[in-house]
Amino acid sequence: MQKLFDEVNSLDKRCYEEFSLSEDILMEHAANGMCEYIQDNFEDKKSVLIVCGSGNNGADGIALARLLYSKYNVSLYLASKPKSDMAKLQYKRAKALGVKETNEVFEADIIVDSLFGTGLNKELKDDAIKLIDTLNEFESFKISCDIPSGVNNTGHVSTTAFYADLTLTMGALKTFLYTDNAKDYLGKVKVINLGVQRDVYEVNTTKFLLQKKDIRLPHRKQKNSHKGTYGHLNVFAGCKKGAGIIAAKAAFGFGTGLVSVVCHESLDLPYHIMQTHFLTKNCTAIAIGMGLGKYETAEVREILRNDIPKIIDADLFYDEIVIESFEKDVVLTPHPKEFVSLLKICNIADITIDELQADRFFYVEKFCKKYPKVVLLLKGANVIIAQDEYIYVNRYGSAVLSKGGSGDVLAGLVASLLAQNYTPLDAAISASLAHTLAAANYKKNNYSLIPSDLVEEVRKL
Ligand SMILES: NC(=O)C1=CN([C@@H]2O[C@H](COP(=O)(O)OP(=O)(O)OC[C@H]3O[C@@H](n4cnc5c(N)ncnc54)[C@H](OP(=O)(O)O)[C@@H]3O)[C@@H](O)[C@H]2O)[C@@H](O)CC1
Ligand SMILES: [K+]
Repeated sequence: MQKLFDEVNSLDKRCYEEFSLSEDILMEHAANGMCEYIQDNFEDKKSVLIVCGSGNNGADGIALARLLYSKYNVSLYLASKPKSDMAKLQYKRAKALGVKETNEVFEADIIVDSLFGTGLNKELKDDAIKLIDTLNEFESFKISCDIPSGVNNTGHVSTTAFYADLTLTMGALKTFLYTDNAKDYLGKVKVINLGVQRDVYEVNTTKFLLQKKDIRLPHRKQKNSHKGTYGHLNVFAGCKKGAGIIAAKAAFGFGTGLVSVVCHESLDLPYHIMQTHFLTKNCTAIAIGMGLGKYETAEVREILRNDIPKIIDADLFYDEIVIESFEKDVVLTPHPKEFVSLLKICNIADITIDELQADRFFYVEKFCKKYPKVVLLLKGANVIIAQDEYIYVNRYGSAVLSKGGSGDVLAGLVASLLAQNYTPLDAAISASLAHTLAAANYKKNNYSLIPSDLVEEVRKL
């Protein structure tokens, strides 16, 4: 996993104060990192349009123009006059060299967006919106310096933002790059070192970006084993039985030794999934909430209060009875609408889905502060998994999963790992990665996936 930071100003400051690196040195590395990327990936003489704002993000771009000068066909477009000291200095240096300026943007081979970085502190004005929209129309290869311009330092996109193919971000990864709203603008993300190696620049954090290698699949190491070794999951079917059955099938495919669906009515289940009317004696994990519909409160309360690790989903996020499980080993997997309801019944916030989406990290942190034992998995384009003060972001989510039934598969995967004795946090992380990586491996197209395809892909991981 990689470290995430809510802000990097304090890390820059540490470079000045502790390592005696000046702002000029840091900026030279920022520009040189971008220059190296272009040199490694594009032939000499390609046209490069660098669009600069008035602050230090613009200054990075002007410094890049100087570094590329003579090897590439560089044009500098200044959207506003250099204002920061570094922007003025970089401009003086570039001018002394004879770097070409242009008054109009055009479709160059490469466009570098150096309009706004971490200093975007107000809504974009009309001229900036028009400029960004024009750049977005071009077919050029688009690179954002530090952050796609228009994405602010909470990850919010107001009117528009630059659609980058690649974001070369300075020093370290920022948390706000991984909001759902920013996802479409980033392209690939690479970190550029600022005069010291990244691990030196970075300090301790409680926020992390998950990588593919962080998945821990339930491979069986023990040769002397039987089905009971790998747990017995009980899935509560509820009124809308399909949801529970999808979860049960997913859980079985992900390694749980025994899976039973708990239902008072008789069900048509595949032969390898069992049916029970009540909780089984040897149950090692419970999945409840998906398709639950109407239920017997006393029965559900008793289940929520027991000590068996559980995953709770869907309908239970609309009933304050769910709070009874919050001191136990539990994973909650709400989508945004369900999380909004959860925040309300927990007296944390009364907000709309849009308000949540604009500030996902903030509300996740608020929830986890109140209920530090709970593992919360907030679904979204970038899944947030959190417990206490620790936050893990899974950025592999894709539109392939935007389908009914995907959530039930995820619930089944989490439940499967809980049944196999993973901690709630490890179960949530590995199940979420398996869910998104399996979807990414589905190659037919990005619209036709059904839950059984997803389970099939999970089985091939
Ligand atoms: N510190 C370091 O060591 C290093 C920093 N580095 C680089 O510095 C970047 C941060 O630079 P920064 O702080 O100068 O902010 P930046 O993003 O250029 O924007 C500020 C300018 O934009 C203006 N402005 C803001 N909003 C606006 C709006 N809506 N519409 C119009 N104007 C608006 C704002 O105006 P003002 O608020 O003054 O009115 C100000 O003039 C960072 O992202 C990284 O690339 C790297 O080189 C590594 C070393
Ligand atoms: K930018």
